[in-house]
Amino acid sequence: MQPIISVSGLTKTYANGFQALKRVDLDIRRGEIFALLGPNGAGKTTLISIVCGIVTPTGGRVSVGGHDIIEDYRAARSMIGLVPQELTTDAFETVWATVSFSRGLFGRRADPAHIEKVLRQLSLWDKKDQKIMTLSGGMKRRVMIAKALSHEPQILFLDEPTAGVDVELRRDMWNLVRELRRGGVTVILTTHYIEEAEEMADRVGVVNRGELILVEEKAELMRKLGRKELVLHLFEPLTAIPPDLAAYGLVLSDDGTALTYRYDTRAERTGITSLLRDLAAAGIRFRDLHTSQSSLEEIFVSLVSKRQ
Ligand SMILES: Nc1ncnc2c1ncn2[C@@H]1O[C@H](COP(=O)(O)OP(=O)(O)OP(=O)(O)O)[C@@H](O)[C@H]1O
Repeated sequence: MQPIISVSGLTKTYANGFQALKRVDLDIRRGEIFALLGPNGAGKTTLISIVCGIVTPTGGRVSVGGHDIIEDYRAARSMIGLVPQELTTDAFETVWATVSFSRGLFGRRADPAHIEKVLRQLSLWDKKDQKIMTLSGGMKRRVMIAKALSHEPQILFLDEPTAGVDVELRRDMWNLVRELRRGGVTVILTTHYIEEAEEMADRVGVVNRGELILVEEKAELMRKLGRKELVLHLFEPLTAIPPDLAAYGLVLSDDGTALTYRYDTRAERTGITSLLRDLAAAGIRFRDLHTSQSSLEEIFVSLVSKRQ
């Protein structure tokens, strides 16, 4: 299937000479939820601003639904809804007028039923006649999302959607994203909240210092880069690890009651079976055991720190 967004060799050098993007290649699949992950200043906003036609690229090409973002700007832009990081709405207009007007900007015929659906989805229906300036920060953010959805875009960009929002809005936003995806909308979100990517994304791209250093299925990323730990809680504390078990690289807790074994989930043999056998042979008994897997956060930190 043709990617819905295709980015190739994209570079951006700002007027002050700062290179914010370095030859980025990225295909976004139709209907996926894609999370762009990266530390502050990595280039995430620059990348999405270029795709949305707000920032001009220095080099490379971007097409949206087959339309070049420069030669065929209007067609490309009309497929996109953008929820920017900052709140930018007309304070004196009502919610209804603001959202309806946004639809008009994209040359779409008025459709009150659609605007009503969007406002209801975002719990804004009872606020539709209120002026934007009377709304709370969270409600204003909902209006930004409603504006972005007013023209029924096939692609929705959410730039740091949950930075500084309360738990309820965050939950509503995630539900909305899932609902949009069910309706076939492609969602691209930037975040530095790893748990957001972990919870939401089908695929994850990691941006660091203007480079896209990795693009991977989320599940695959966690499988490939994740390490697991097996922790054994012992019946009797040990003072030292027996020499016969040295090869396993076990770590003994300070109080001697727990042994930790790290293993690679990709390895053909994890070594667990022989470890348990050798523990039994050494007369070490355990009362409990559990395993834990490294989170996307640990994977991300190790990826980014390797590149510093
Ligand atoms: N107009 C500009 N002129 C010069 N440098 C800029 C301009 N806009 C952004 N930058 C720089 O480009 C880099 C990337 O910024 P960008 O906003 O794309 O990062 P980001 O990954 O979205 O970060 P954040 O999570 O903080 O929003 C930053 O170092 C930023 O200071």
